[in-house]
Formats: sequence, C-alpha cells, structure tokens
Amino acid sequence: MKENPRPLKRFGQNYLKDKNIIEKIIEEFGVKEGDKIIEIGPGRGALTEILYQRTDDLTLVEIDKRVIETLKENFPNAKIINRDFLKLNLSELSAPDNKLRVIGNIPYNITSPILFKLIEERESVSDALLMVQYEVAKRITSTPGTKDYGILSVIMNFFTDVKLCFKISPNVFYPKPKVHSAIIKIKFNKITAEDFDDRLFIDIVKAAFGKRRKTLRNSLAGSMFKGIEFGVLDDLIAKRAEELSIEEFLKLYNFIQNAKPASTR
Ligand SMILES: C[S@@+](CC[C@H](N)C(=O)[O-])C[C@H]1O[C@@H](n2cnc3c(N)ncnc32)[C@H](O)[C@@H]1O
Repeated sequence: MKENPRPLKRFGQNYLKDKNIIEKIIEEFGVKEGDKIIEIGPGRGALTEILYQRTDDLTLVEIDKRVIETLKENFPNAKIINRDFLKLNLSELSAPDNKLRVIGNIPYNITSPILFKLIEERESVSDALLMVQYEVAKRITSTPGTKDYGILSVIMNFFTDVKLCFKISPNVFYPKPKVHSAIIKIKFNKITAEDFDDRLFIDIVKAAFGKRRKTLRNSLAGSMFKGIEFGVLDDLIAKRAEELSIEEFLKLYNFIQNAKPASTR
C-alpha cells in the first residue's frame, strides 16, 4: 500500500477523518442520479468515496500531483484533472441542460477567489456546498448593521442564495486546524439583467467598504468613483457601507452605471 504524502500547508491540506461528518456533509449536498458533480480538492478521497458511489458523472480537480495516481486507482471512472481549480474554464465542463454541482472541503487560503470564480461562472454552475472557515461563513451570512457585514456578505447575497448549514469542530480533521469550520450551501439561481456589469458592482462594493468607518460619500471620494455627483442619492451616501442593504447597493450601482461616461465603462 502506498504511504500517504505529508500534508502541505500551502495547499490547505486538512483532511477529513470522521466518517459521521463526511456522511452528514454528503447528505446535506444530496446527490441525485445524473448529477454532474465537480469536487474541488479531493485529496485522499474522504468525500469522493461516497460521491463516487452515487453519481456516474464525477470530476475531481486536485492541484497536488502526489495523490493523482491513487485517485485514478481508487476512482477509475471519475474524470481527474491535475490542475489549479482557479484556472479551469467551468463552461467546458458543464452542459447547458445539466449545470455543474460543486462540492469541496476547500483550501481556506483561497476561499474568496473560489467564491468569486463561481459567481463569475455562475451560468455553468447550479449550486455549491463548501467547507469554509466558520468566521468566513458568519461574514457571508451576516446582515446589515452587524460587525461581520462586509464585502463578502453583500457580494454573496446579491448574486446567490447562501446559507450556513452547520458548524464543524477542528477535531474531525487531520492535521487539526486552529479554527472552526462550517458548511455553506450556495444556489446560483438569482437572475441579473443581461447587461449587468458584475465587475462594476463588485468594484462599488469594495470601494464602499474601503473606509469602513466613514460615510459612503467619503469612501467613494477616495476611490475610482471620485468626482461623481450623487444628487438624488444624498441620503443614501450619508450612510456607512455597513448600514446599506443589498437593495441599496443595487440603487447605488444603477446610479453609478448611468453616471459614468461610456468611455470609462
Ligand atoms: C482541505 S483539503 C480537503 C481534502 C479532502 N477533500 C478531504 O476532505 O479530506 C483541500 C484539498 O484541496 C487541494 N487544493 C489546494 N489548492 C487547490 C487548487 N487551487 N485547486 C485544486 N485543488 C486544490 C489540496 O491539495 C487538498 O487536497
């Protein structure tokens, strides 16, 4: 039998070792026959083992070449891609009538890039179940006016339906991480207008939270949106970003999109 390679910190390798938790995660995901599933970072195959029994259409994306041979031996019918998930083109893996379902106990150091990628490629993705750091899960699911409310909360709740399913103790992993974890479930079923400018919306949210303690008027004045006359939005930009609802961010977006000269769009 091959020995397991040493876990690498830089790839965020904290492997699941508790059978009950593994089953609970898969139950929460809920696999149906015919589902087109892509697992980010299968590692030693803790989640893969059950997924493999429940669908014929499983793609495994793993950056660590040391485990690829073992994955091929253990899961001969899965499609195995030895690459960085962030560099994949998801539309090439999905089908118009069968979008991708994504699952992963992901490396925590690339949580935001993974979330932003899934949002960017949401036309190819139906839903995702991800293990993230508990603190991040709380930020994602927080509401305006709370201390956790920030960029990730606005972006995630604007583009997706997201919920925190359950918290997970560090004890179920090897090696044991320093932080608690949580499972989040994301549905990419929200529709934005065809000409919606994702990049602009994200830039506005980032600029708004740039100076968290200041009013939007001040934050935006020190950002790429300086010089815009907000006129009718005076009341709104007298608030701080952390007080703004998703609908108010959309109002701000609509205003800025119309205010911006076409050449800078
Ligand atoms: C937290 S471990 C989870 C392993 C396994 N799924 C489990 O639950 O025990 C994260 C996995 O993602 C892999 N990984 C790290 N960065 C990656 C990337 N950019 N693309 C694909 N896989 C990556 C790691 O090598 C590791 O196998």
